[in-house]
Amino acid sequence: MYELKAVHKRYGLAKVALRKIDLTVRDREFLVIYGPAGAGKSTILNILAGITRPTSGDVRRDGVSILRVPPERRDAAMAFENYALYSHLSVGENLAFPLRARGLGAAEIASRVARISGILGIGHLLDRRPGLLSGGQRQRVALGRAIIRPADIYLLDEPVGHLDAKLRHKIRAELKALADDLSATVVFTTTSSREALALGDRVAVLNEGRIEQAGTPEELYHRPANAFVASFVGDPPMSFLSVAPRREGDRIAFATPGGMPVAALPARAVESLRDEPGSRIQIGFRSNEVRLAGPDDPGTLRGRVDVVENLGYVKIALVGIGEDQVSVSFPASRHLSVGETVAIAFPRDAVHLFQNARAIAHAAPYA
Ligand SMILES: Nc1ncnc2c1ncn2[C@@H]1O[C@H](COP(=O)(O)OP(=O)(O)OP(=O)(O)O)[C@@H](O)[C@H]1O
Repeated sequence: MYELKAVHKRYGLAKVALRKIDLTVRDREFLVIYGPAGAGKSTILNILAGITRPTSGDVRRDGVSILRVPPERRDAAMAFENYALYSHLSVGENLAFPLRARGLGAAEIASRVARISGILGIGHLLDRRPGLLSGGQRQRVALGRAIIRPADIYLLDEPVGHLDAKLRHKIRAELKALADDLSATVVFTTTSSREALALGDRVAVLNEGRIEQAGTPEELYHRPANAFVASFVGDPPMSFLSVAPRREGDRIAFATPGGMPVAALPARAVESLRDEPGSRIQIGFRSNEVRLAGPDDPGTLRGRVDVVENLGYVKIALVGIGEDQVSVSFPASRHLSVGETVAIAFPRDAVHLFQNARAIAHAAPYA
């Protein structure tokens, strides 16, 4: 188990890359660090590898500080987005290099090179020099060189970022299977929600040097801790509607500024909602949790279609409702035009409630 304890990292005098973060990497887990560009993902990997020293805080391996252990004694295998390959060696020799350095026999090396190059689809490139490869091919060789050898921890920094969608999909699946097969401990960074949800046993959402939430993909998707996670995990992002609460017996009803009720939750489910004038209360829901309704359906909200996105198997409409814009998925066979007025029906209880961007309640079935 690796632990970052209150790790703070400042570059130079002013740039704070990590803000006192706590993060655990459990043995044999596939941990994804997911965040926008510049969030601090690479800095975490470099600190785990020992290449970068935290400004303050501690890094522990099984409870013992490894701050003073140099990178070469940490047994971390790294693959970077900007693949550094040996240009004077062929692809096959690049892959074999970490194995030779560990004194493996020729037969063992040949079999591992064949297996890894097969998985990554670079078997036909083994005799080529890196200078003659495309960016995506070089990235696969760099990934192969990192995962070909046994290591205590694999640190993979956006290792499939340069690949086209189809190859990315394939290698993602192979990588996950390989990691499971080897019972490897992997920390993988990405800026893709889809990749984070697909690969991670757990996902840590990083934003401006802070961990917003760490949990299983299901936890992050169904029980986001705050509005940032809710709108960053999942595609399309969660939509929000500003509402005002009102007590109705043993329930709290939430209605839009126009007075249309969109949700009602049991009072005990929203106990942490503070009675604070001026605070921002929002109902969150995913595009598949609402539906387009007929104009005469009761309890619907009317909005104007701003954008229609066709994903092939389904379409997503972005609908403006007052100051808010919400996404609604609907069958691909249906036609909607920009500017059209539509009615949206809400499941009154399957929603998420936020106050000042903090999650207050996740109603059934997510509670
Ligand atoms: N050596 C450095 N000197 C100064 N600032 C740095 C240095 N390395 C990183 N930074 C800054 O620290 C912040 C975090 O950088 P980091 O590379 O860890 O982010 P990231 O999440 O990996 O981003 P990306 O997805 O773009 O690779 C960024 O604002 C970056 O500009």
